[in-house]
Amino acid sequence: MTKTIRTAIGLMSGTSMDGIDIALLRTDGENVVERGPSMGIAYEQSFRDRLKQALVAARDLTDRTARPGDLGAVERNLTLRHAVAVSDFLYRHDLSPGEIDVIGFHGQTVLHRPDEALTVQLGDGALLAQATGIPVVYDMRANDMVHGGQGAPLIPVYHAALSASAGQALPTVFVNIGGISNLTFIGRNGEIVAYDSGPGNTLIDQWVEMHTGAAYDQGGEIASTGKVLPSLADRYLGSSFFSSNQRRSLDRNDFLPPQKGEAGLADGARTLAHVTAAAILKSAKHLPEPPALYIVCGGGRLNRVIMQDLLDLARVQNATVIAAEEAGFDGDAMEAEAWAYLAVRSLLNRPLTFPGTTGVAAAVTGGMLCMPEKSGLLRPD
Ligand SMILES: Nc1ncnc2c1ncn2[C@@H]1O[C@H](COP(=O)(O)OP(=O)(O)OP(=O)(O)O)[C@@H](O)[C@H]1O
Ligand SMILES: CC(=O)N[C@H]1[C@@H]2OC[C@@H](O2)[C@@H](O)[C@@H]1O[C@H](C)C(=O)O
Repeated sequence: MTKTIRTAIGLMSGTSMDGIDIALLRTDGENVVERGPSMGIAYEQSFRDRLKQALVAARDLTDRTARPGDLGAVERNLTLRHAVAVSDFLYRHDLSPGEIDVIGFHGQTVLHRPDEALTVQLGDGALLAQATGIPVVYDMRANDMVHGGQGAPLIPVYHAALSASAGQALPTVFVNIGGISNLTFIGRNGEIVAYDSGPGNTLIDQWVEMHTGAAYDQGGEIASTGKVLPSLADRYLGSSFFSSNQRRSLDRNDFLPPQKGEAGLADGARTLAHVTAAAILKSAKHLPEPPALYIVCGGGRLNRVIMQDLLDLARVQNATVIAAEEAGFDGDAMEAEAWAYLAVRSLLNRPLTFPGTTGVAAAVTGGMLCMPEKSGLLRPD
């Protein structure tokens, strides 16, 4: 029997808070994965600042549905920005809302406390469904936590489908270097072991922004002129996170950037790039077997210093490091593709997370479905 192929759009606003990634995917929710077009829409600085304020406002939340202060307005604005992104994307690719079966909407994580089973994503699924006229699946982390999981990472099941659809040799390992980095190992029998591996770009971004106002270290240019400060690097790499077998997921604020006076701009950027690479290799020690190949996606693969350090550190372990594109994938669109894939799986009531990914007691599905009652494009204030 042939399975139904659905057309889905995935929307990701990640921990870097740099913008919205959007991608089209056609999938049966299993191993049929046909990647479509994608695009990124950057937030302007003032909205990034507003999101950073939202992190502060969310810090003391104990109820994941509460939206004190500016949080409600930010959530509405963020959601309508996603609606505009969908509208622009459809227009650009000559698609109509009726051709899209579902949108997978991540929203913006503003708080993640796995130890307290608390994760908060800003993003109003009902509003997005109303604004786009397309069914929306959102809030995909919560059900995992209800069942004892850490609510992240969710992308591994998509990595496995992508790998299977590409006929990759197993085992294989994906590394996502976003704001936080995470690792997915897919074993010979398709078994998945995955977890967050440490700080990705978030420390470098904050460090560079505090010194220069720039959002990130483009290409690793700043880092390339600095030197690694061993004591600073050791402070991060000595974190108990790396030796814990319990902790699988991280909050953006679990690792904080150095104080401004602790290093010069270039040495700080160089050290933090090294920390990003070394953290991945350190966390990889918890995988079932040493990887022979790391496939790197996420914005961190565009930082040449991170990539060179990863290559050098992996070489010592006889492993190779390649960017997602070298394996035929799209390193910028992968998370958005994953949210499209997860939305289809959610519609099918298929598991999103597994004991080997989030530590959930048994594989569970997740996500809330919102059907559009009436359509009509709303715009952010
Ligand atoms: N050309 C570039 N050179 C260096 N770094 C870059 C470049 N482009 C993007 N980045 C880095 O990648 C980050 C964005 O990466 P990405 O979009 O994968 O993260 P995210 O999805 O927000 O995070 P997460 O995966 O943690 O949710 C930027 O904040 C920046 O640090
Ligand atoms: C709580 C949350 O939003 N976590 C993100 C974050 O960014 C990277 C890493 O930490 C990962 O655990 C997760 O996102 C990816 C896309 C995931 O869930 O697979």
